[in-house]
Amino acid sequence: MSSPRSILLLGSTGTIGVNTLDVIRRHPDRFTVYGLVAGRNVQRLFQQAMDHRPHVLVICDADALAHWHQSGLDEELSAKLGYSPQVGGLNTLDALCASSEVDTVVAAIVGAAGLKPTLSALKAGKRVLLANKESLVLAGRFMIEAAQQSGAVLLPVDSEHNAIFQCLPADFDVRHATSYGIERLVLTASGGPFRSKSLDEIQHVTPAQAVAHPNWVMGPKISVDSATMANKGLELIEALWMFGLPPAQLSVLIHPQSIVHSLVEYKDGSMLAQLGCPDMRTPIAHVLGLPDRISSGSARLNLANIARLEFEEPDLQRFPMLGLAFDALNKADSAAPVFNAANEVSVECFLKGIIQYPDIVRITAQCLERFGSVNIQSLDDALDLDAQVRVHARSLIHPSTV
Ligand SMILES: NC(=O)C1=CN([C@@H]2O[C@H](COP(=O)(O)OP(=O)(O)OC[C@H]3O[C@@H](n4cnc5c(N)ncnc54)[C@H](OP(=O)(O)O)[C@@H]3O)[C@@H](O)[C@H]2O)C=CC1
Ligand SMILES: CC(=O)[C@@H](O)[C@H](O)COP(=O)(O)O
Ligand SMILES: [Mn+2]
Repeated sequence: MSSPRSILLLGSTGTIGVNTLDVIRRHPDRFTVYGLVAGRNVQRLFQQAMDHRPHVLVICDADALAHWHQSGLDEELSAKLGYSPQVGGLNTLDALCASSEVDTVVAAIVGAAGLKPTLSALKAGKRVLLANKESLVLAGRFMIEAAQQSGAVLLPVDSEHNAIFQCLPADFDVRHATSYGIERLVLTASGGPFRSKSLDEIQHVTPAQAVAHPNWVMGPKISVDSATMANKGLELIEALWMFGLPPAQLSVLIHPQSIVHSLVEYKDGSMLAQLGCPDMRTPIAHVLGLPDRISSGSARLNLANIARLEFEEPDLQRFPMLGLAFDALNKADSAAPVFNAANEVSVECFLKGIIQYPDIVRITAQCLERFGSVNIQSLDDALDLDAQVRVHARSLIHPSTV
């Protein structure tokens, strides 16, 4: 076997980060952890550093970094490891993503905060395993261009996109997406915790109810996105950029069991699907191990025990965020960043108890109405739009702050 791949893990302290380290731990001959990047969870980061012995740690949150230094964690970690890892802040992150010591970057920071480091890795020609779907929704054109210019390889971690990737021809190239006889891509969706609640009940759900996903254990933001189905909307836009097919060839199908992770329908009538237990270690192991198949720790799927797989069309009255996303898909450069930013602000405020669940769609719709047709020519335009939408969304929540 060739020398181990050197991994930089962005968002190591999150759900995807923890699952990635679990897979890596099973294959010490294949992978070494060069760097771990956290937001503010220094306790978990410290333990991960003990377990995986990285060369570099980044703590993006300035207060958390100051706390790390002030509480003597540098000295404590060095004493325990027998060497001193570099510990830096957000200002060190872009250079780290481009470092020649790094072979593979796992992009698992949540939200638009993941864009800059992921883009740095793509510009530097790294192998990028992408969980952070929001970065593609905000700046998909510029990420794909960066990858094509540098020769970076962009591989999907998101379970649906990973499933589609596994069902595409081995020589699939996004630049020639329409030449493979693909009829459409079908993204499956669980329907989240509110699939069967009455429309009246849904008006009054709490953050605790919204994060209680029926099948997946995930961070709070994506869990709320699954409840509203904004997650599937973000995934439609993610698929548009990642697989290069037009909006009319992208569809969503509710599948409450989350066993069929997505499908590719071909012109001859064949539908290819990837199945597995709902465990993110499977897609993570798939892209980490490529071209080899490696063990992930996931349980085996027992179809006889499962017995029934169900499918239904999504109801856009129940899931209006999905309807907004389908509209945004047709204006992916301009409306998709608005959808993403408004959703991020609204979900953050919903989780903090500042707004109610129905306000998420109200605020997103109002932002799309105001900003959904802005002309985007450059990455700076997209970032400006993202910033403006956040200010506007907050003004709709706290009118007195503007
Ligand atoms: N969880 C899942 O199964 C799936 C997740 N994804 C995508 O993967 C991404 C991560 O999701 P998930 O792991 O669930 O999220 P979590 O909330 O569990 O973890 C988020 C991670 O991002 C870090 N982070 C948050 N804000 C910042 C910031 N401003 N700067 C730097 N780091 C930051 C957090 O650090 P800290 O905790 O230290 O503050 C943490 O490491 C999301 O984009 C999500 O959509 C995609 C498919 C499946
Ligand atoms: C695990 C994963 O990829 C999530 O994005 C998942 O798809 C969320 O479940 P929903 O299908 O409910 O959005
Ligand atoms: Mn997904």
